[in-house]
Amino acid sequence: MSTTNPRSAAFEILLRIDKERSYADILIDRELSSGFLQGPDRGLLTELVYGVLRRQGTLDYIINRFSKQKSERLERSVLVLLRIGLYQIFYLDRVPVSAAVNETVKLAKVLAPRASGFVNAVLRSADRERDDIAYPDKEKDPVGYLSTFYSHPSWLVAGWIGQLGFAEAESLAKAMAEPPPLTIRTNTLKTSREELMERLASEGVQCEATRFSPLGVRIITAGSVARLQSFRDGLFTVQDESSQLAVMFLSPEPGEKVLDACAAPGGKATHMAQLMGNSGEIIACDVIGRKLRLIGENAARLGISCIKTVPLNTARPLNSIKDARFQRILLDAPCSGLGVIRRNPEGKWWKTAADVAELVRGQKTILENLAGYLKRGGILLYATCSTTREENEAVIDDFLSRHSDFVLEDLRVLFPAYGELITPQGCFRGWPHRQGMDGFFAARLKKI
Ligand SMILES: C[S@@+](CC[C@H](N)C(=O)[O-])C[C@H]1O[C@@H](n2cnc3c(N)ncnc32)[C@H](O)[C@@H]1O
Repeated sequence: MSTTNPRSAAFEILLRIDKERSYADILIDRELSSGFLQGPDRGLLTELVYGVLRRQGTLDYIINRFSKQKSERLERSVLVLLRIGLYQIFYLDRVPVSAAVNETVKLAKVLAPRASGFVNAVLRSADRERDDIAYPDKEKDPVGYLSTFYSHPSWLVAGWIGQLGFAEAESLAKAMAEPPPLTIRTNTLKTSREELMERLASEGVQCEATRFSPLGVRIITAGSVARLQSFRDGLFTVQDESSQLAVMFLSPEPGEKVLDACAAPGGKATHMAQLMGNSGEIIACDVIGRKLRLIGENAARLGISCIKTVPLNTARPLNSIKDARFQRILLDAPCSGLGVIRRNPEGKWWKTAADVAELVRGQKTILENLAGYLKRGGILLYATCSTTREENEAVIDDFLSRHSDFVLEDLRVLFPAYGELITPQGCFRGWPHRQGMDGFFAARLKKI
């Protein structure tokens, strides 16, 4: 994009996401690695892009209060400029309101000259009347309130209320609109968590041990961890605490033959390799063959050699795998990602309830197919980073209703120290508003 102006770069990225459904992380990485933005401007770009995407619902609500033309009918470039300006006014304390307005209007004069007066008027009135903006009434319109105040699509919020009740849905909605923590997993093939934390401290990184995962470290200092020598030395990998726990609940052992059915980019495959002491065999498949390269790169950096990658659609018979009988299978299923909308906020605006139903069909097909490749006595862990019941408990209930050769193992019994994370049915559920970790689900199935 070759600009030294972080607001202008954020505008280009947000417009592309809006028009082409591109992914924010890829576009931000590309912009930052072009090297045009320096110092605090790099942080401002990231903050503006993610912040606007997280708060887009609320920002559009505010726009609709102060613009005669509804947000859906505004020219996209004007809408994006207004969102960027309002985000700074309402959510970024470190940018003075005058700077937020002036900089946005300056940008509008170049990018949407005919609308610069309109942009100026909407931003100024929104700031002047910010304390008088009325949101839908909590009691009369709970869905409207949660969706506009915390910026999530109504159908998603309605699902949370149905699942958790209003009070807890409100805590979840609030947590899901905040930036997520940055958590890493110690590579125990090379170091211990204590040694890693000392090493990080020597590199100027403030961090703390995670509460639940024995391998997790939460990074407190801002900034990328990929620049650290400890990262290049393969001492850790970036992975949320909930994903770390899922693999722990599968607990693969040294020497076993394991299938990772949906493996790219390899976060969980490399974790399994650690638990297996880099022995045995992990067959890591992904339907998108080019993504398998990422697993290879991660494994090489972490010093792992027991993973074999195979491009494969695991919803179909695994004919291309020789001797396809496994002691453990991980099905980290393709899902809606509605548990990780803090990280990928653009996704929540694209997805619909119909997409969830379509994903469920795929999840059931893959699970059904894999069941035949597990040895008797073997364990299959079904996991998603979704909060919906449909993609989680309902998939497991449906599977068990047709498979008397499988039982659901109660994780409270197997991992009593983790009771707080386990549902009454015995499955793992992590929640941003309860434990600060990503929304995640895992069920441990045993073939009898
Ligand atoms: C949730 S991600 C996996 C994340 C990975 N387990 C990790 O921890 O890094 C789901 C993956 O499943 C892959 N996938 C989707 N459908 C598939 C199928 N039918 N067969 C194999 N892989 C599939 C996607 O390409 C995607 O990489």
